[in-house]
Amino acid sequence: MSPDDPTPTDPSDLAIETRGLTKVFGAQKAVDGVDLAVPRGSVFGFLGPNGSGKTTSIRILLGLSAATSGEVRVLGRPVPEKAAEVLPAVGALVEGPAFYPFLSGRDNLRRLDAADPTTSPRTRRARVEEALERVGLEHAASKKAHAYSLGMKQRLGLANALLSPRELLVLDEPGNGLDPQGSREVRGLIRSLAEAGTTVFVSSHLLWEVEQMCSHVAVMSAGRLVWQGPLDRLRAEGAVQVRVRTPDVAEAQTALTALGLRPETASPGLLVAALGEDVVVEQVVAALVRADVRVRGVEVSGETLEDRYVALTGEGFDVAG
Ligand SMILES: Nc1ncnc2c1ncn2[C@@H]1O[C@H](COP(=O)(O)OP(=O)(O)OP(=O)(O)O)[C@@H](O)[C@H]1O
Repeated sequence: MSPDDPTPTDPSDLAIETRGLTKVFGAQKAVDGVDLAVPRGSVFGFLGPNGSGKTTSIRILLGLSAATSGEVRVLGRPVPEKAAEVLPAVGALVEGPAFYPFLSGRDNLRRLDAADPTTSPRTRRARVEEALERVGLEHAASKKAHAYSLGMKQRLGLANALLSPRELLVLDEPGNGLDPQGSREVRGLIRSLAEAGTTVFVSSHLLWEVEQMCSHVAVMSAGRLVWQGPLDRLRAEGAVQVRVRTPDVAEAQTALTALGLRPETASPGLLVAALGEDVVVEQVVAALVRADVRVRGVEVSGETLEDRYVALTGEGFDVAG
């Protein structure tokens, strides 16, 4: 295999990998045989309805809770065995971050930074100010934490995760408690961190939120992993038909047939073809361009991403167990 041709399942390309991850509470399997594969460099959305097992899985990834069975590797090393080595490279925001209520946001961060033996006291002040600024909390930094709104606490939790440069960020519902403007800012922040090379594993129960910031997604339902892969593939799987408007019908027909599709002329200048599992719309457009077909329009019809998500999770208004 050439270096230009890495196998996507190569373990060294994975920031998080689990095999058969299971957590049982009493008679309930909160997490049931989950095999996660989170590629390095991805913004990976961990999506699922309330109670589907996201927080439980995240707590295990961070060594905060023990799995009943299964294996976990974070940044290539086994957790919890090597947690002490791995966790300094991992920034985390988990449900309800605990802060000292009578300290200011800034002083809380300074304490948390001081508790990390890998950080330098000399640069602490600058690091704390930078983290506060990145999450838009610089003006509220002197306020006592008990006076913070849920959204402000969430931002402070995120600032804590950003105190040091991290290879991996694990964020449990970072949009919780934020107003629309705040959650937009957090999505922008996550995208910019990812552009700078950090892998971000982020849970959410909101499809539209995942859609706006993630490159990859894993879908959980009642403790089970029901789908994972690039978000574009999830979207493409729901696409069932492509409609191409072109004056070059014959050439377009040849190009689509070469892809293995069976295009039909629906009306003059309009070709329609069913998309198979192996052919996605991007390939159709690329083939038409390669064949110098003049394209006036391409439409895809079929399930929306939301239809796919509901089909996978069977989500109604019920909350799992
Ligand atoms: N400590 C616990 N003891 C008993 N049951 C638990 C415990 N923690 C979680 N559960 C149960 O495990 C299941 C999965 O919960 P979990 O919090 O992981 O889901 P989630 O997907 O993170 O949901 P949410 O989006 O509501 O946070 C739920 O049915 C929950 O009631």
